[in-house]
Amino acid sequence: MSSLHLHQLCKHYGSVKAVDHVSLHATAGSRLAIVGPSGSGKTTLLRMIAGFEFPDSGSISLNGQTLAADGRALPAHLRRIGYVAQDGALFPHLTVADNIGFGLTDKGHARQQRIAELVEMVALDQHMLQRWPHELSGGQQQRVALARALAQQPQLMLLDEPFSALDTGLRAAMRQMVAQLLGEAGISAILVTHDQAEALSFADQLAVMRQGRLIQSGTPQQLYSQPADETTALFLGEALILPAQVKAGQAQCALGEIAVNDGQFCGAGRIMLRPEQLTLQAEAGAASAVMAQVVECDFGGHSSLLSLRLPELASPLQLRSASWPLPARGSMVALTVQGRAHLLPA
Ligand SMILES: Nc1ncnc2c1ncn2[C@@H]1O[C@H](COP(=O)(O)OP(=O)(O)OP(=O)(O)O)[C@@H](O)[C@H]1O
Repeated sequence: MSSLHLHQLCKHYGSVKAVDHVSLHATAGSRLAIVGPSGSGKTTLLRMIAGFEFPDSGSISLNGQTLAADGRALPAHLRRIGYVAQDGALFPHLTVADNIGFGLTDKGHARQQRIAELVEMVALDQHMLQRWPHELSGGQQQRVALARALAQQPQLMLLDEPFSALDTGLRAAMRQMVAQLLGEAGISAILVTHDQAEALSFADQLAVMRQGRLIQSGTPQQLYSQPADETTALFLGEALILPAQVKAGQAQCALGEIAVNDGQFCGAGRIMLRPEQLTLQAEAGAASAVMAQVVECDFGGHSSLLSLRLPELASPLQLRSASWPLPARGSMVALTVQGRAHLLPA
């Protein structure tokens, strides 16, 4: 199992700081997801780890071996790092078998046996071995790309948005299969994705990038419940952000008095709640409940977007809720908050 260290990595393209002093540690056997908006430097970071790009400064080491430092870098083919790209990047002029076996040094029967093992690992049918890449579906192509990367017995697997071209159901199934497969083989993985839900479900470590910089890293649960700032909060999911007066670990806000996760701060601040922390009922119930009027209700299947007017807020609060039956427009509902609010930095 391998452990990856990135130290103060920088990469410029002309005046663009694609990666700006990024330091990150991924523990052995972990699944790290790197998320961030388009152009935030995710792919550049991955390509430097793979050895397809070289850092301007900083260092990369894997399992105690230096891959890049002080202007010197180990060539990609000596790194034992697998790379699966968005489109699979299969060789179109080679069959599935030859794509998978491309980097194998085994010959004859041993080669065929290894290819058959790899095909089984990625749950493809053996009868597909003689097909051409264009005769496969998107999901099958990604399985071949994964098998080709696994053939090298990598210490680390880099996944650059490998599921993004697949439809939603297949995407989730592929993600689970890849996570399980890599876990069983003890291979660490780094997934780059735009999709926060994918990152939260795949990863045991999450890193958020913006404008080339690492904004925050930690477990998915930590980042979801305690984001470093408002942009990160909204990037990782829906959030209610409210002004509040905070004192002694309690926030006074439009939803009443709520415990916050910071006992030290005192003064005017902003707090964040995730929608699932709010319970909505037709009647007042708990003493801590705050009454709100339903201004709009946008039906959305398993959850709906409610617009709620609260006496202390100038504009309505937007809340996604799975409550059933849906409250009627104009009706009053009682809101109660579960758990603590997160105090956002000033
Ligand atoms: N080869 C290159 N030449 C010049 N600029 C580049 C090159 N590769 C990346 N960049 C720039 O570096 C920045 C980071 O790009 P990068 O592809 O790493 O971002 P990303 O987060 O992976 O984006 P996306 O999610 O859209 O793939 C962008 O401003 C991009 O335009």
